Amino acid sequence: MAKINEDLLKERKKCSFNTAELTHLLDGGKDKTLERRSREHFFLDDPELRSKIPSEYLSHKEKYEEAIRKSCILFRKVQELQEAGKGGMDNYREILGGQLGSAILKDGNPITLHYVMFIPTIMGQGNFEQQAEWIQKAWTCSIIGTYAQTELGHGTFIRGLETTATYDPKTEEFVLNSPTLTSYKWWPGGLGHSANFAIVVAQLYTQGKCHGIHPFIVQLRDEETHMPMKGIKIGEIGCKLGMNSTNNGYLGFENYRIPRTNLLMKNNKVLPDGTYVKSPSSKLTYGTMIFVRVVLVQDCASYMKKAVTIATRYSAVRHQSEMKPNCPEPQIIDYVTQQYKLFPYIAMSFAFQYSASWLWDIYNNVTGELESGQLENLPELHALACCLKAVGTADCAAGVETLRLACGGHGYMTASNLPSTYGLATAMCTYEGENTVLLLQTARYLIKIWQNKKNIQKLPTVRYLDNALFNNRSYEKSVSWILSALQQVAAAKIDLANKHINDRVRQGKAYEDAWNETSIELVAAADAHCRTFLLDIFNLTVNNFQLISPELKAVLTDLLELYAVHTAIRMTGDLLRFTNTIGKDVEALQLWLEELLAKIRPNAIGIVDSFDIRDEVLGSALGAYDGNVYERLFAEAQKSPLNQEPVNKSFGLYLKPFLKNNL
Ligand SMILES: CCCCCCCCCCCCCCCCCC(=O)SCCNC(=O)CCNC(=O)[C@H](O)C(C)(C)COP(=O)(O)OP(=O)(O)OC[C@H]1O[C@@H](n2cnc3c(N)ncnc32)[C@H](O)[C@@H]1OP(=O)(O)O
Ligand SMILES: Cc1cc2nc3c(=O)[nH]c(=O)nc-3n(C[C@H](O)[C@H](O)[C@H](O)COP(=O)(O)OP(=O)(O)OC[C@H]3O[C@@H](n4cnc5c(N)ncnc54)[C@H](O)[C@@H]3O)c2cc1C
Repeated sequence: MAKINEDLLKERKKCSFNTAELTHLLDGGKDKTLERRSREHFFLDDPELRSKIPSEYLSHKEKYEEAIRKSCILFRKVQELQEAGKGGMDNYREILGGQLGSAILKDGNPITLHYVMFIPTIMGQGNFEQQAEWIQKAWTCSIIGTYAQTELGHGTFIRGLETTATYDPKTEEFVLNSPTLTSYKWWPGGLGHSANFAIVVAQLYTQGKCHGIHPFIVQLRDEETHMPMKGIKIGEIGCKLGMNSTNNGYLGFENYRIPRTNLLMKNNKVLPDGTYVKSPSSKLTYGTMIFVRVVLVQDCASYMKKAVTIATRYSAVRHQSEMKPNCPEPQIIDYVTQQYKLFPYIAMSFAFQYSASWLWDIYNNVTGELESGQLENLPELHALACCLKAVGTADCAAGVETLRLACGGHGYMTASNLPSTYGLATAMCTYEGENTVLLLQTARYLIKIWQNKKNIQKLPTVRYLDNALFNNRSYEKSVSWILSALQQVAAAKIDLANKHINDRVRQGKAYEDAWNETSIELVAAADAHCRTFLLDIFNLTVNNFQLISPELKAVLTDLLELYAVHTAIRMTGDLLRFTNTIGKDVEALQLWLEELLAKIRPNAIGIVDSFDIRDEVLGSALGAYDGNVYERLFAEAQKSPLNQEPVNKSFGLYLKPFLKNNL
């Protein structure tokens, strides 16, 4: 093993708690840690899954080809694990999520959508016969699917999609058409050249009537030759800010026929004669989107942990400037401004992990209820998934960017792996529901609840709104005070937005116009509501830990307090405006923040070490466990194709004649 950097050695000695204990706690137990490590070994130590050349130096086409090569090996290996009964769904979660997956395929996986949306849609929207027909083929990868919903003209407003599926009772088929350029499907991952099937979301017409959007299983390419089917126009959409190997595609239809039974009919049906049978809720068709929003919150925690590990280790190794005259240059982690860039994101990754796991449980409960026809908890789940996805991805992207800046110039190198992590994180802000739009969905729910609080005590995520407006507690240095103040802020913002909508309606405006004019406040209200949830869950989780050592409990309490204080300080204006917080209290919060940064400082490296992220997963010259930053940066530079020859041919072609002309 390479020699460990001296600074990191010292940092590790300072740590006040047992890092293995925290690793096990985060994984859900020692067994889970061992299982994860063995899975990591299984994938990361396979030479077939390594790239000879860093992906940044490949052409667009080569990137895609390499991604397909690796994806096939990756999923074959997952199948091997499944067949051996090892790991279960965790294998898929880790490969598709923010850690293992992004280590092996830095720029995204072109087959992700098959597992994350194609199969879940068939499972959630297909009836018994359809599941029997398609699930086995999909699980064994006899077919590869994607999820084609978004069009060139519409991503958010899915009721406005233009692709049509018109039922023809004579042949018992649907005829698919893309009547306009804007009706072309645009964006689906893997659609360009990877998938041969897709769930296509289209407007269903039968007996001369449109019944709105529905999901259909559609074959796109010949299963043998992979040529596009007749009537299908398909291709890739081109280069993007990041995720350049996910093969996002476009798709158009020209009188393309599919059997009636390819309409997913668990919820809505079309009978052979063309009769339309409606489901109890039109929103059941949106189920896959909820599922993905829920799993994305876990990804936020993963990306944040990765970025914060890189930046924190680098900050311990990097020395810069003079803090005091004639003293050695300090580690940059000793600058308090640097601590302020790092430690809140360490704390945030815990907050997101804990909320993601609550959301996952709520999701499973509610989907279980949906199976038995109970729909009453769906709106609360939808509202919570929307705001957690929006706040989580926004904080994650902003956090990764802050952490990149915290690494100075070297953070700008792709070898730091922070730029591509940012590419992955910022994409999450847009896909699976653009963040502002999702916050407005949560606001819609909150306003409804505010207007009718009758059953509010039965709704765990919003019941605090019943009396939060009157919390008015005087400042105390406690998480419980911050939580109560944030709840008051959220309630006050919802109340005010509601009042402004009503005022505008009273002035004669249509409700929709009043809503739009109030929408900045509505978004802020949903954001505040979400932040109270995140803090509440973090607080509950830490307080519920019974069997952990006092040393670890102390560290987790520091992180919880830092998360709370950091959130409160970011919302200073709101606290002053909506609670009885005064200037002196803000000063006290600031001092508390500085005290917490100092308390966390000796444990910072220990905490990020506890995330137990292998070097291959970090993929960063700045963040490796040994801290040999400069050696690794130098070694990475040697991989540049330009460094493979002392003189590049452009010298003879352009530079030399140019230099001569200037003589
Ligand atoms: C196998 C293991 C796998 C593990 C994986 C782990 C790793 C994960 C890795 C992740 C990688 C992911 C890659 C994914 C790539 C991105 C894919 C996409 O973007 S795909 C494309 C994603 N595209 C998008 O996300 C599009 C975003 N747009 C939309 O979702 C919708 O059009 C809308 C919600 C904005 C409006 O819809 P509209 O119809 O106009 O609705 P209105 O506003 O008029 O409200 C009417 C009523 O409906 C209600 N309601 C609404 N939604 C839901 C719901 N879901 N439910 C329930 N209810 C819902 C609403 O509350 C309201 O109720 P009420 O007040 O009347 O009672
Ligand atoms: C990397 C990536 C992968 C993707 N993968 C897939 C995929 O696999 N399958 C698929 O079907 N789609 C996919 N998408 C598409 C994605 O789901 C959409 O881009 C997303 O839903 C946003 O829709 P839009 O692009 O139409 O944005 P728009 O809705 O046009 O948003 C543009 C702006 O308008 C604002 N806006 C829109 N509506 C409202 C409103 N009602 N109120 C206030 N403001 C509004 C938004 O806030 C935003 O600021 C992917 C996108 C990306 C970036």
